[in-house]
Amino acid sequence: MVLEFNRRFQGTPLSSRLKVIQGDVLKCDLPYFDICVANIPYQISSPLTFKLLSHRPIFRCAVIMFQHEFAMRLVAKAGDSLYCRLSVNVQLLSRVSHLIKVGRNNFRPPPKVDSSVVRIKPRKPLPSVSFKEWDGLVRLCFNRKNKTLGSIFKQKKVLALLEKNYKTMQSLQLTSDAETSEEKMSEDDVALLAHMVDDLNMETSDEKDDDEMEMDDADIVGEGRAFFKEKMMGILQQGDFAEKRASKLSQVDFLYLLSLFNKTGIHFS
Ligand SMILES: C[S@@+](CC[C@H](N)C(=O)[O-])C[C@H]1O[C@@H](n2cnc3c(N)ncnc32)[C@H](O)[C@@H]1O
Repeated sequence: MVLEFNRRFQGTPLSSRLKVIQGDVLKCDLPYFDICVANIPYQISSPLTFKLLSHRPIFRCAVIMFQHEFAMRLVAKAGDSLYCRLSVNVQLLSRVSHLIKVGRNNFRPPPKVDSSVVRIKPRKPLPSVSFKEWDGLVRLCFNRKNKTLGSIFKQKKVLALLEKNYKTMQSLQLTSDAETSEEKMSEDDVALLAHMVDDLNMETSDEKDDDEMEMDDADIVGEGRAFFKEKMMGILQQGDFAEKRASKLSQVDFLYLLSLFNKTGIHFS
């Protein structure tokens, strides 16, 4: 259920200023709002956060109660143990502050988890970046957030994927103008967020046990692949990123890294 409180009709009875919208907040079209105050069911924390951040015109401020651990991920900074893809993505689009912890014993009966109230203020203007590109890079880096970027970008699957993207982009022969316009974050682009966040909710895992392995020279098929690997390593070294880990990189670091890749024709979407 969504309650819309309209300030334009100040002085009129509360009942005529309140509109009740009954339905699933994730499915309904939200009305214009500038402030959102919500005590939400915690299982929709991530999709609701990104739905709000993709709503236009963008709101001024949201004050929302989340499960404590989710809230700590939202506000985590580079270097904090809870810093993750959720932190980076939400903080790309907004400034998030932890307001107050609400312990479980404040409720009767006490729930199983603690809560926290968080303030979210969207950044204005939004950073000029394609969110698909951004999330592609961040997703790769946080798949193994404590590994160095040098070792992440030497993995077979990663190299193969990026080389494929690179060749596709080359074959499309995009002009530099077209590339520039693609890098801007459009409203549609942000709206994609709502569909990209299912796995962001309470992600905790760092190490995945899939079969991704670093590519050694024996794996390199032909000179083209070796050349591409050199190109990748050159970009990482140029920005002094090869020995750094995602868990320690700020939004500014990721934006810089993405710009280095994009300038060299390497794309993540
Ligand atoms: C934590 S309770 C808060 C209730 C009330 N707002 C309060 O502060 O006391 C969350 C409420 O959201 C409702 N809810 C659950 N999923 C929802 C959804 N997808 N869309 C809208 N409301 C939902 C639940 O029925 C529940 O009443």
